[in-house]
Amino acid sequence: MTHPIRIAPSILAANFSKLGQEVRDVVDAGADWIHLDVMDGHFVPNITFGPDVIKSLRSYTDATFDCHLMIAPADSFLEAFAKAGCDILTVHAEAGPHLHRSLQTVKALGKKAGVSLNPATPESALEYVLDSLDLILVMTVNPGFGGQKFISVMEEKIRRIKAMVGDRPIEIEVDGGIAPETAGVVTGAGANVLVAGSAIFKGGSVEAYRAAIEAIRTPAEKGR
Ligand SMILES: O=C(CO)[C@H](O)[C@H](O)COP(=O)(O)O
Repeated sequence: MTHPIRIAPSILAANFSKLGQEVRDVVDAGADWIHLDVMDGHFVPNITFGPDVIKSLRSYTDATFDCHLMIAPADSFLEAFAKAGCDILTVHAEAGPHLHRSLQTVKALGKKAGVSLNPATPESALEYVLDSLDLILVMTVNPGFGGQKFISVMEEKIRRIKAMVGDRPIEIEVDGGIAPETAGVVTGAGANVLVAGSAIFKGGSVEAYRAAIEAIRTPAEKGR
């Protein structure tokens, strides 16, 4: 199944003092989804924001809220993120303790379910949950911080995951070091959702964000 290319700006790189306006501006600039990086200072060495902040952003746009939970364990917080207005809830395979149970909980909450893999985690971790998935998020940097360099061996991992997915209607998302130079590489390997933070949130205006999104979308489309 071929999904459209989607550009999902990560608000990790936005101006936190005016997040609502940043979300509105980047959607006006052509963003398809808003990527929300939730970090707990335990699963990853950084802390960002939780469901209350997401709830406060919900009124700024109808765009899909794509929530990447870098928290462990995630299960006791899934309902709060669902109620905050997230449309997709992605948990990490490494966060434990029961990945299959986490995905069933997300589905029972009426949300789309995703699994993310850290760079060192093999794609075999997905094998027995594939039929519960709407999205697979391949981390192309180690999670925790924006502005890192794309780990090039992840191209092969995306390719293998694309082959595993086969005809299933699962979206393949990539996150970390996505920029005009890497966009065609990841879509050529099979990804269709491109998260980008530092490559988009620069310039501070709708016009600058539009140019940055197009600078990623054009090679992404060509790379397919
Ligand atoms: O999840 C993340 C870090 O854990 C960020 O979304 C990711 O790194 C995007 O940032 P950049 O585009 O600046 O690399």
